[in-house]
Amino acid sequence: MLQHIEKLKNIATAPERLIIGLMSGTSLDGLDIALCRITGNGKSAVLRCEEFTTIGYSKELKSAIQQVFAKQSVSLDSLCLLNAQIGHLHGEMINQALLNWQIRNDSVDLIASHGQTIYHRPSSLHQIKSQPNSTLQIGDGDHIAASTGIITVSDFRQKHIAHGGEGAPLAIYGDYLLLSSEQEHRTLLNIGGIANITYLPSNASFDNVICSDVGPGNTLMDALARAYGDYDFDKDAAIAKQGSVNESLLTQLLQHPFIKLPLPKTTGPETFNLDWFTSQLKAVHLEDISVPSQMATLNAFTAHSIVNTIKQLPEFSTVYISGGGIHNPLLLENISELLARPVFSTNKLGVDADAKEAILFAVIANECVAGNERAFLSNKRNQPNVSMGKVSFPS
Ligand SMILES: Nc1ncnc2c1ncn2[C@@H]1O[C@H](COP(=O)(O)OP(=O)(O)OP(=O)(O)O)[C@@H](O)[C@H]1O
Ligand SMILES: CC(=O)N[C@H]1[C@@H]2OC[C@@H](O2)[C@@H](O)[C@@H]1O[C@H](C)C(=O)O
Repeated sequence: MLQHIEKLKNIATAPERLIIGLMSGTSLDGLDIALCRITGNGKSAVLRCEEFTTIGYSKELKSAIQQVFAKQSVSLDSLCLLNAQIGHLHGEMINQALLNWQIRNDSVDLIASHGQTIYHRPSSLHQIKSQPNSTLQIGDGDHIAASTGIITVSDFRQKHIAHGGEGAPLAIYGDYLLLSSEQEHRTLLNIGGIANITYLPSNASFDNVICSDVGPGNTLMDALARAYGDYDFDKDAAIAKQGSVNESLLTQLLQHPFIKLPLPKTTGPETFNLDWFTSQLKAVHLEDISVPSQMATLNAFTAHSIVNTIKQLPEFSTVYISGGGIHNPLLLENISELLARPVFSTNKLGVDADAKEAILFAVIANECVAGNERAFLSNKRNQPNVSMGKVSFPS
C-alpha cells in the first residue's frame, strides 16, 4: 500500500532512526533485544544503544528448537509451526521489553530481525557443485510486524547468498562501519555458539577487511554441559576447572579439516556437535576420561582454534571480544595465554559485548532502508555490496 511505502520513505530520509536489533543465535539461550538510535548511515552513522535485554527461552521452546536445529531430517510439521510460533513470540517479547522500558511501540521506526538459524549449509559442506551455498533462518518477519505494529526488516542472509556469499558472517558490515579505527589494527572476536572474527586494519578500505567463522565458540562446551547434567552451559568454567587438558585428545580435535580451511569460511553445530566429539574420543580411545577433563580439553580446543586463526591475520592487532564466551574466565585466560598478550572486551570500544550482534543487525537494517551503494564498495572475499533484509509492513 502506498501509505506504507510513504511511511518507510519518511523513516529512510529522516536524520535518525530508532531501530530494535534482534539476535537469537546458535546457543538457543534466548532473544537479545537492543534498542538503538542511529543517526545517518554508512561510515558516518553514529549509533547509541539506549536499552538492551535478553529474554530467555522456556525449556519447552528450547527443546522444540533443538528438535529441528542443525538436523538433516526433521518433522516438516514442527518446522512449519515453529516458523510462525517464533515470529509471533519474538513480537511478544519485543512488546514486553518496550513495556518494561516505558517506550511506546509507535516511537520505534524499525525492527531488525535475524530470526533463528535452523540449518547452515555452505557449499564447502554439501560439496554439490550444481548447488549454491544455503542457510535457513525461521521466525517470520510478518508475524513480528503484525504483533508489534512496527515495520520489520528480516531474513538478512539470503541476499548475501544470492550474490555469491555464504550468508555469514554478516558481522563484517556493522563492524566495518562502527568499529574501524584510524589508529590501530583491530580484531573483533565474537564468541557465541560459533566463534567468528572481523579483522579491521587501521584506515581499512572494505576490501581489506577479513571476516570469517573460526570454529566452535561455546557450542561444544554447551553440548557437553547439557549431556553431563541439568546445565545449559559450563557456568564460569566451573566444570572445566575441575579437570585437566588431555593433550592427545586436543591434538586429535585440532585435526578437524575445517580448522585448516583458508579464510573466509563458515560453520555451525551441523559440523561441531556432540556426535563428532564422541567420535573423536573413540578415535583416540579416551572415552573413559572424566567429563571435567573433556570440558577442559574442549575449552582449550576452542581457544586454540580461535588463536590459530588470529595468528594467520596479516598484521598484529588488538583483540576485542564480544558474545557470551566473554563470561567464561578459563576460555579468556587460554586465549590470552596462547596469544601472549592481553585481550579486551568490546565494552572498551563503547559496544556492550552481550548486545553486539543484535546491534549489528540494527546497523544492517539501517543500511537496507537508509543506506546507499557507497557504504561497502567491493570486497574480493565474497562479501557482496548489497542491501540485506526483507521488509514486512504491520498491515
Ligand atoms: N557465566 C558464564 N560462564 C561460561 N559461559 C557463559 C557464561 N555466560 C554465558 N556463557 C556462554 O555464552 C553462551 C551464549 O552466548 P551468545 O548469546 O553470545 O551466543 P549466540 O548469540 O546464541 O551464538 P552465535 O553468535 O553463535 O549465534 C552460552 O550458551 C554460554 O556458553
Ligand atoms: C548461519 C548463522 O546463523 N551463522 C551465525 C553463527 O553464529 C556465529 C557465527 O555462526 C556467524 O557466522 C553467524 O552469526 C553472526 C551474527 C554473523 O553473521 O556475523
